[in-house]
Amino acid sequence: MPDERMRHSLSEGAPIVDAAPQYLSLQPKKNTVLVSHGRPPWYGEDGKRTCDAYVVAVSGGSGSGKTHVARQIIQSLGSIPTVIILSQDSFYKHHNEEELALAHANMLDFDHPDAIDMPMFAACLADLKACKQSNIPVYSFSEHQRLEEKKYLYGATIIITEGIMALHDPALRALYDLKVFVQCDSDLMLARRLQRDVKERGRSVDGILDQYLRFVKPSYDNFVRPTSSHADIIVPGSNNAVAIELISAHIRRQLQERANQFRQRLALPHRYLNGRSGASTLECRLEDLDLKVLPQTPQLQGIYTILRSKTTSRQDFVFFVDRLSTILVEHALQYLPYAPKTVITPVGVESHGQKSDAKNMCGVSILRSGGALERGFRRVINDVPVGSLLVQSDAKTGEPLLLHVMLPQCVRLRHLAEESWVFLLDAQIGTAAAAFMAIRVLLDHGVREDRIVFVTFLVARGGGVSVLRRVFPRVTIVCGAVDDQMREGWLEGVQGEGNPEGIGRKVWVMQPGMGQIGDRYYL
Ligand SMILES: Nc1ncnc2c1ncn2[C@@H]1O[C@H](COP(=O)(O)OP(=O)(O)O)[C@@H](O)[C@H]1O
Ligand SMILES: O=c1ccn([C@@H]2O[C@H](COP(=O)(O)O)[C@@H](O)[C@H]2O)c(=O)[nH]1
Repeated sequence: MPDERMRHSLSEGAPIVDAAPQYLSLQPKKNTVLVSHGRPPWYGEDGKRTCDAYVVAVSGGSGSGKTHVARQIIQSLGSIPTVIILSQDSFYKHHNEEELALAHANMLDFDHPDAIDMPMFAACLADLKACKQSNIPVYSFSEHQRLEEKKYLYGATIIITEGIMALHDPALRALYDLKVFVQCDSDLMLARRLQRDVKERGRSVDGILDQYLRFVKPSYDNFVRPTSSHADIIVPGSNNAVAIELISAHIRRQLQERANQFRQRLALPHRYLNGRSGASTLECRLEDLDLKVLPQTPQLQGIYTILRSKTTSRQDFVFFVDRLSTILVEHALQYLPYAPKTVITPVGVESHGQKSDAKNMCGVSILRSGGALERGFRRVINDVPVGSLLVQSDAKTGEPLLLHVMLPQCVRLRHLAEESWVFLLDAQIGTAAAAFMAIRVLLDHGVREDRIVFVTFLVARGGGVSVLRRVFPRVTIVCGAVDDQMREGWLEGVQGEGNPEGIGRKVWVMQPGMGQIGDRYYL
């Protein structure tokens, strides 16, 4: 089970509003990633994407109830990993001064297919369908204008897209798995539109009626209603419980079929390991793993001895973890590109040195134990942005689940991500399931594999690192020590807010290991 406490605190305290997922509620917001229980792997053991997001298009006239239907489908689906309602309204074009004046006089036609930036809509939807991030435009209905800001979206298993022209464009239709048209009487649509536009879009009744007669109704007859012929299912705009149930049953079946098809190839943690029955074996040679291991100096061994000891106090543990993190990050920095640089010293002499060429450096910690490396990371790299990913394993299936994505700006924006150097921080690579998922997330965003530097205290040689290496050979892995084995063991639960009964769980543990580093660092 995901850590309830973590889930709670993250949903409340997320500083970057548009990057934070919203947990499923009765009134899910549009253009936000809605999370119920986390996203299982969307890739196979070869690291390649195994399935696209499932895309449902909902079209119909303005006020027919498209948004309502999208929400009803989500509620009827119940527990689904992650879903986005992507609104076509966000893709209204940017308007110049002249067009704005017309818009405010209700003289601009927003109901013609040309009013919407279809290529941009198709490109954003194609990215989301292919499990990549998208930065979609934000549109203000009261200002009739596209705003400067963009909204970051990533990680949906299901995308429900809705808009009056959702079925108009053939390029868009090609992206849909299911096409729905909401059919509604014109008088009901007008009544709903009047109420909504006065309440939510800052409009006057006269203006709404003016616009309706001039543009909305003719356009519905000419452009919107004819697209119903492309729909797989026509849903009534009211009293539609049966239709919604049919749609959600169909989607559930489709998702189940995909899951069955791909489960064999899913990257389950135990499938990474060489041994299948309780303990892993040492089939791979250390040199084949191409790990960048810190030189094993006596003082480094001294730090590990303190950290491995079960009698080390929490205060000492935190101190030595912070110290070790700075050493590791310093070591990791040598794998960045450097170029010669000459400076003049205070005594007026030239000194020939080096300067890092790496652009957009940032850190991403894999919560919770990766957070233990953050302080050291920030000490070594000045003013560096640090994001996080929350990956936890499902108690029933053992699958890693992606619960939360909070990435720095230089990763969220694709054109920056392609140039960025990202330090992935996690306390250890054991089964490698979390590392695998975190690397996949960065690649989805366009980060180059050879610009990912994974920094960790411990790697289990008999663990999943050999698979990780085979699949992502260009990722640099920097670690302080390599442990020989992993064993399936019982982890005593720590009683606390998230675990009031102190229930333990079965986990793969490193041997000799350092125990649960996150618990020892934070509790
Ligand atoms: N089946 C329905 N039953 C009751 N009210 C509905 C129904 N469908 C839509 N509405 C209401 O009508 C208004 C417009 O619906 P909305 O879904 O925003 O339309 P659209 O997205 O098609 O423009 C909203 O206030 C919504 O609550
Ligand atoms: O600036 C704008 C942009 C659009 N509209 C009207 O909105 C509807 C589409 O939105 P629904 O949520 O599907 O109702 C469309 O009919 C446009 O006329 C607007 O008034 N101002």
